[in-house]
Amino acid sequence: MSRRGDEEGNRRVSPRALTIAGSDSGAGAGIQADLKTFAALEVYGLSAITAITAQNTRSVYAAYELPVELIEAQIDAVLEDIGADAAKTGMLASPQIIEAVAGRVRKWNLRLVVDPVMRAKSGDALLQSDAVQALRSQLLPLAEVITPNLPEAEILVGGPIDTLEDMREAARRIHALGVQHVVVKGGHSSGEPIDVYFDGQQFVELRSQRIKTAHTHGTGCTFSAAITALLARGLPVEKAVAGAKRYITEAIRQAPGIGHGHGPVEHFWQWRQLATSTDAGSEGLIGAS
Ligand SMILES: Nc1ncnc2c1ncn2[C@@H]1O[C@H](COP(=O)(O)OP(=O)(O)O)[C@@H](O)[C@H]1O
Ligand SMILES: Cc1ncc(COP(=O)(O)OP(=O)(O)O)c(N)n1
Repeated sequence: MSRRGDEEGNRRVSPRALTIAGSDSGAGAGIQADLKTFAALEVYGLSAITAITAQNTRSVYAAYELPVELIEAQIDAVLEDIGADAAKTGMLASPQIIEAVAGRVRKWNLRLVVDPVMRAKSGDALLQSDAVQALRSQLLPLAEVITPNLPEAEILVGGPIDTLEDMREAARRIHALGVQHVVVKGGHSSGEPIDVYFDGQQFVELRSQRIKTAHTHGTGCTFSAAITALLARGLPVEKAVAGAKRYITEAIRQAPGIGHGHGPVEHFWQWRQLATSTDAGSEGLIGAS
């Protein structure tokens, strides 16, 4: 049990989520995007930083991995005191960091969303190539949800993904690695950005219009953070994934247009209206509250 709820008496207890990820100095992706998403979805955000990048909307100029012991200490410090209802991983950089994080996920019995970050949109590597095997064998079997984009899914399954049927087959094969719920994201496809969800039994296609914009920096971080926040709020996985898709679509639509390259998305629009609206008979993301 990773959440300490008993000792809080009558104080308002908000859901809590932990991000274990890298810092993006431009604040469009990484820890910064995750914490903004948690805050926008009214979840108290905790962080354990794995690496520090010097990054903006154009490029990653430098990256420095933090010592494994410091990453473990950050996770232990926040969980032994505050607790988390759900956690996510982003940039993990090396096999050593993956091994340490897997150990802490087991120690604290965390509900885990894995965003298997490998490269930034600028093309810069954020994961060492020899870390993919550690990701497959050590972290994926602990994951409740994984959210690879198309290039990441191709690396995980070792082959090209060109069609919706290929996305379904990739989801099946990643599920077979031990992940409970797989979302293969379609942002890198040429047509509509269709994400394919698979829970081991059924497939769901999450569809949206493609928004014509250069400002998609941090979309994967924001999407996986929104899933984590909605899980922390108590939504079942399929609803959390569907809610996150609505959240990221609107966040891209409202992007503020910052910087000279791929700018960040917008987190602080009126999500609550979307969350509680009853379009097409649904209950909204979280139901009225
Ligand atoms: N131009 C776009 N319009 C609408 N949705 C998009 C667009 N680009 C990406 N998405 C959505 O954003 C989420 C992140 O996708 P993707 O860009 O593939 O991830 P990553 O940032 O990890 O490369 C997915 O839900 C995807 O469908
Ligand atoms: C520190 C850091 N972590 C992750 C990313 C990648 O973010 P993601 O949302 O997967 O994709 P892009 O923003 O690169 O399109 C990053 N850039 N930096």
